[in-house]
Amino acid sequence: MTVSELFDPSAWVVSPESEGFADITSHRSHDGRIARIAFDRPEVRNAFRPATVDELYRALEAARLDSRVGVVLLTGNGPSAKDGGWAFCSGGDQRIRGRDGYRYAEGESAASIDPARAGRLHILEVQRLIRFMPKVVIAVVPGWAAGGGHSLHVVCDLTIASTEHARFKQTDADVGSFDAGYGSAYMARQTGQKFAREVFFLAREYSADRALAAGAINASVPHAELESTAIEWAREILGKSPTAIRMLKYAFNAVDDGLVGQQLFAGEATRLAYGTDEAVEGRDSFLEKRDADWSPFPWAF
Ligand SMILES: CC(C)(COP(=O)(O)OP(=O)(O)OC[C@H]1O[C@@H](n2cnc3c(N)ncnc32)[C@H](O)[C@@H]1OP(=O)(O)O)[C@@H](O)C(=O)NCCC(=O)NCCSC(=O)CCC(=O)c1ccccc1C(=O)O
Repeated sequence: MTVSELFDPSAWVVSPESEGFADITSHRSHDGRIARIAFDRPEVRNAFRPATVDELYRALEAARLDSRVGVVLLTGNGPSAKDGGWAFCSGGDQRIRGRDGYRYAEGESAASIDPARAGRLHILEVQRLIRFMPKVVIAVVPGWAAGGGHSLHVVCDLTIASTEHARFKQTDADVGSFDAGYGSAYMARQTGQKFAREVFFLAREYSADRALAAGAINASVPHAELESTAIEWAREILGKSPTAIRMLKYAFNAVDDGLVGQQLFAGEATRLAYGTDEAVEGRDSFLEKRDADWSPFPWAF
């Protein structure tokens, strides 16, 4: 079965954690260094329901914990068999939205919602996982990025979009929703306040080229070359020092992420410091119940 018209089966193997996934697909490059995770509900423009978000979280967490993986490509499979439309993701599935969030349902309609299970808005946990994982996450946008799908592209480290089919539209205010975190405030950091406010307040449609001109994405490329370009970018990033990329990601994040951003950056700095003879002397002096000898270590400037 074809995963997606843009998917090159010779480039990927199925990820071990994806057993039983119904709403997304998850693959690894043959050398295990690139993860490709894709929404797989093209008939609803890759809208997510709670089960989709559960699977997405599991796939991203598996990529985070896999020390071979340095780059994650997040995309949407397509096109829709119904009408040929392409999508990255159209946000929360509005058919199963309840008063307390998005509801678990057996089928795909409001009638099949399970009233015993509380509604969820855990796409925000996915946003944090993308933001905080020490690996580069690239949004590969073959079609619509709308609502919560638009927010996901915003929170990714980089965005590459199809010139022909990618469309950006922040519909939150049309449907009584609002991503008041990364989706809006962080977008304003990327593009400036005026454009971000226009995107949210007017909910208009933007092409890849318009988004590129606004600084909202990194590249607009021919549709047929979208995934191969993403793989090229990933390979280029994989040629860099993993520690440097990790520290840079946390440095870029820190200014907007407050104490959590500082904590992540500082945690990595502490890990680096543990590798020095100075830190080893601190540990050993404690274990050997003696005063530490700091004399070999200068007060460097
Ligand atoms: C994406 C569109 C602009 C595409 O338009 P078009 O190409 O004309 O296609 P359509 O004919 O409209 O759609 C084809 C088919 O798909 C169904 N569909 C599309 N999107 C959804 C959806 N989100 N939910 C359910 N179904 C969807 C559509 O009904 C059609 O079905 P048929 O049976 O064939 O008729 C356009 O489709 C569109 O505007 N879609 C809705 C976009 C939207 O408003 N999304 C929800 C925004 S709110 C949100 O995403 C959740 C909130 C959230 O996650 C959040 C909450 C709090 C803080 C942060 C966040 C966060 O954003 O992360």
